[in-house]
Amino acid sequence: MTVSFFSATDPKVHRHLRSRVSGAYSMTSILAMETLVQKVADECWQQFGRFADSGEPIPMHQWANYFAFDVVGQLAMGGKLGFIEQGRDVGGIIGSIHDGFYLMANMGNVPLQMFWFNNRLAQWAIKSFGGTRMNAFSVFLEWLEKRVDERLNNGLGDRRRDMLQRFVEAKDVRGHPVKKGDVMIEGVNILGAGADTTTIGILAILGALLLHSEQKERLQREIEEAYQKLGLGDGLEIGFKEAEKLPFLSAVIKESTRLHPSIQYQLPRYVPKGGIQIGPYYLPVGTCCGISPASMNRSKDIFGDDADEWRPDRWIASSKEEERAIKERNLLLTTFGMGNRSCVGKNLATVEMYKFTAQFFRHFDAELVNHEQPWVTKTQWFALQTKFWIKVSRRKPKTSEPDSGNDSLVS
Ligand code: HEM
Repeated sequence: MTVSFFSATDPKVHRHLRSRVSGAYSMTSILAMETLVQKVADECWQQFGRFADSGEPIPMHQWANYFAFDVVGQLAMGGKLGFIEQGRDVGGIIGSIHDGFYLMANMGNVPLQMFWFNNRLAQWAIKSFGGTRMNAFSVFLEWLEKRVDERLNNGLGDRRRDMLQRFVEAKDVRGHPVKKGDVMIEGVNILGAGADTTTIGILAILGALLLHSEQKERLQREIEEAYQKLGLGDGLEIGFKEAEKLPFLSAVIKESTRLHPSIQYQLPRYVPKGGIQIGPYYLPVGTCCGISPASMNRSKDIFGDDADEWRPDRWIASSKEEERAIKERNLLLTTFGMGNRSCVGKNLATVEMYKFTAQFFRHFDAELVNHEQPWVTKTQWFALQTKFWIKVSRRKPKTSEPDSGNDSLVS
């Protein structure tokens, strides 16, 4: 496979590689595929309904992961991977990605880094003696290759234009069609960068709400009202465009992901020619420096003395002056990074988090299984929550018929 924009360090190469696929990540493109996201969500609610009926607790750290991985599969791999349908890590793909991050995060501290694994001898040993767990990623790559071959040979057919199609249609620097390896690297990129990160966001939101039941009920009232106003009866779900208009939902999402950003290690950059002055510090050319979204998002200078508290109302303005202050704070929020390497998948993640939260709390009530230790966070670049168990029960929200506005004429 070729180089990906995720790992490209040359700014020119990065710009080219990112710009040729950035259209696939635009909000317009994501919203054109919203029904594919909804399909995954519908399947998820069905499965959660079964948990509610049996009273069995849900390992949300796994199910939120299944949701995010299936969405990425639907949008970027030409079909869901089947995690939700089967309720398990199909083919050990998720496990192998987690193992990969564990390995990379640790090898980053070892001299020669990944050389110890990326040489022929090590690769041969892994293939020969590594067992299914070590080879799960190869199994996934073979699966991905088949999907890409299928699309390259058979075209889109009667399918909706998805991200995979956009990756297939991208051009190289000389304007020639990209090769299979280029298409595959985009799939790997999106799977590595786009599923666990969104999972963490969803769990951060659920966790904060389940620890603050009054605020959870406030959110449920807001969601319920929206469903009623929009006349959404059985089987009709709120779409992203409607959900993003809900002020408390928006505040909850922003605040929860502020306190628990998916990526918490430093985002490293090399200082360019000429060096750089940052406050009182001069950093010469080539210095590797970075900032952690977790520290930036909890800065008291930016968010005030209660920066460590979960307080969604900090994002709801009650005056013009507050509105201005919120806009400024928003610019300094580092959850999705900053600058030209900031998150290309922000739109997709945002759509997923809004839809998941609004629809989940519309259908279900939930409580944490263990209030003393609701979850355990394991950080290996991504700060993934584990042991996050909840119990759900079905809600019976009032549904209303769409307001026809002509009742009096009928009588
Ligand atoms: C809540 C969810 C997410 C969060 C918090 C998040 C966060 C971030 C952050 C902080 C960066 C910047 C890294 C840096 O500056 O070095 C980043 C980059 C990136 N993200 Fe996300 N991300 C999320 C979801 C996604 C999704 C859904 C995708 C793909 C569909 C994605 C794909 C990427 C890629 C490819 C990059 C590299 C961009 C580049 O180097 O130009 N992310 N993300």
